[in-house]
Amino acid sequence: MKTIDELLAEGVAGKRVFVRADLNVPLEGTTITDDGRIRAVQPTIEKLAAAGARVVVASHLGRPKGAPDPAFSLAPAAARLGELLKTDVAFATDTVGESARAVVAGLADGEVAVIENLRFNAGETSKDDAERGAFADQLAQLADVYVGDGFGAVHRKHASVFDLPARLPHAAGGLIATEVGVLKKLTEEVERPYVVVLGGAKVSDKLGVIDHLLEKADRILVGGGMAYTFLKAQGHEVGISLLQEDQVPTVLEYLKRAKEKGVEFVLPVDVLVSAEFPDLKTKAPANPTTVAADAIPADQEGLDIGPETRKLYASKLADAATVFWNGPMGVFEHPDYAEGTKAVAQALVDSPAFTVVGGGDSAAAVRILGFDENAFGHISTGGGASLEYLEGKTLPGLAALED
Ligand SMILES: Nc1ncnc2c1ncn2[C@@H]1O[C@H](COP(=O)(O)OP(=O)(O)O)[C@@H](O)[C@H]1O
Ligand SMILES: O=C(OP(=O)(O)O)[C@H](O)COP(=O)(O)O
Repeated sequence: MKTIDELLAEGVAGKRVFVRADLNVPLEGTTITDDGRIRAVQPTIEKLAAAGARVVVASHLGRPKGAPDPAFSLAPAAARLGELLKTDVAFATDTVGESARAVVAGLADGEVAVIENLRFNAGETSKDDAERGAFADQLAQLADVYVGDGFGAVHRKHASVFDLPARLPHAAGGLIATEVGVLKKLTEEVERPYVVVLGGAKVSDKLGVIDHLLEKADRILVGGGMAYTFLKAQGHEVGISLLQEDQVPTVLEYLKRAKEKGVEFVLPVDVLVSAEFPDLKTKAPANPTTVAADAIPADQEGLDIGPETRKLYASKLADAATVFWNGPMGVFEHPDYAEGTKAVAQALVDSPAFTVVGGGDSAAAVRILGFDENAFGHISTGGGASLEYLEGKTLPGLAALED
């Protein structure tokens, strides 16, 4: 893989450099609640601009359905990037259309532009190679060189991640180099006990990683939206909680294999429930009830781990030598459901273990809840990406950057 420094040594002055970043930041309306992912790619953009490149920054944000949707505009991220860079950042209101072509053509050496959300175009995420390729061809017209630095998306076989680097001279950005450097250590011999904490909402995406973790981890703690498929598999009522019903047989198999292999699976013993998902805008009091994990009312959903589970998980993390954590324990964006995530973060801070926190929301949660970033061994910008890297899978966005 060519490094950014090697690319700079070859000279980028006057060249249009496409930086595939992951600016998928958490938003409340148009307010960015955590800019960690923007700050993470900032050094790469700064280096390129300082070397006289015309920098075209691209990213997805959220999961729009292949067409423009103002709720998922990258405009707030572009504005924040400008503030961080302390310079004007031009913004194209489309991705490969008239606006993008004009904005890129208008860049002077050392200037930076952001183009609109890649996922406003169906070709970006298409499973059809030709459709993705056609979109990558359009993106390729905007640039002379490609720099891959969107670590959080390298596990996606998407046009801007996988197909575009095949069409342009390419290099890996500094963020990808750092992420891979740290995560590689967890694929080698780790200090034990190795405890993995899984939560969050992307249940179907992330359940599969457990297959691999059963070969590697000593203990797996499950919380967040991930927990309810396990509770269901154990025969409990989960009400209207997040559930991946079709995965129940797989989860049962995981629980069986864990027993055979001596891997300790730890599930919530109590949860906070409510009949309604909380209002994340007003943060109006949610007044949840605490119930035993096997007593979730049929008309309610689990939105955080309960107080007994918080204590249990802290104790299960206390003797760890290595910890990997992806996925908040609850809907931490609302204060009534933030305690579970806080308890796990605090347990990691208190632990002498090598701790890695991965994921857009997990990393944001740690900062939003007031923890010092430096109290963790590494905070990865990618959740799904880091999990798949740990699995040893070939990640499309890394494979595409190989020479
Ligand atoms: N019990 C739950 N029910 C619904 N959503 C949940 C629950 N627990 C956590 N979440 C949500 O999970 C989201 C983060 O999930 P995910 O994207 O998988 O994590 P990451 O970005 O760290 O990889 C948060 O927005 C949080 O509100
Ligand atoms: O937020 C992301 O992943 P993460 O929640 O696993 O950290 C990335 O931006 C990838 O987004 P995607 O899961 O919609 O492809």
